[in-house]
Amino acid sequence: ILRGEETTPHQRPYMTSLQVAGEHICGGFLISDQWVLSAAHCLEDVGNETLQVLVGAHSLSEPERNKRLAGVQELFPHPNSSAGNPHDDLLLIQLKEKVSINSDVQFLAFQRQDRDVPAGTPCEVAGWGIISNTGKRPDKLHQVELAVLSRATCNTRTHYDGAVTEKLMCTESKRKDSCKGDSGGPLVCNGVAEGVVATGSRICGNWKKPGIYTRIGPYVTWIESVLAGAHR
Ligand SMILES: CC(C)CC(=O)Nc1cccc(-c2cccc(CN)c2)c1
Repeated sequence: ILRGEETTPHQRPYMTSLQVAGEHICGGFLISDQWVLSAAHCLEDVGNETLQVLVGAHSLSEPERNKRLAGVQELFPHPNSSAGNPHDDLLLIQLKEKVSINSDVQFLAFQRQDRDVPAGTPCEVAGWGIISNTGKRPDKLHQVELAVLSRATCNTRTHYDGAVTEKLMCTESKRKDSCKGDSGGPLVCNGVAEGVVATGSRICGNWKKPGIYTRIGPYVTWIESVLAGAHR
């Protein structure tokens, strides 16, 4: 998160840190007590090492009352997701056990209607991604408020030149922006998850490269089918 602020501890109890060998690689968020929504691209950093999901955390390093490292039962990347392509960049993670819900561990509702968030709407994104373009990694959760940018503006030649489909949405990125390590986290507008941080351009904080987010509305059928079809 560039040019945001440290979150008040445990005020975003749905936030998860996807970890490999104890290292934060991506964001994600609880959509139920056994399921996390994140970005498929996050698996590119995993290889055959064990992925774990940290819930109930504010600090990545300090002991905290309701902090738990959950194991992964099964991974469901969107079937049309693939390396290098920004489309369908979603990942559902089934946890080995149901996490106990408490003041620091809650799930977040996601938008079920396939309807664009109006341009200008203030939304928030949080994560343990880098907080400077020199790659400084925070120990504590950070957040930033970003306004939704119209798809028309986001698709101009200077921006993404038509690459932003109706299944993606953009936010302004002038100085404040999501960045490396924030992928998979939720874009929260009016208390509801409307999008999931996608990598888009690897440039952060430059107004010409707005933040790109996978809209959740268009994927509700897929999400429901995975949650219904999986066992255990
Ligand atoms: C100078 C460094 C910051 C270059 C770099 O490593 N960028 C990088 C790498 C991977 C993902 C991302 C990334 C993720 C989520 C959102 C965004 C942009 N809103 C970028 C950005």
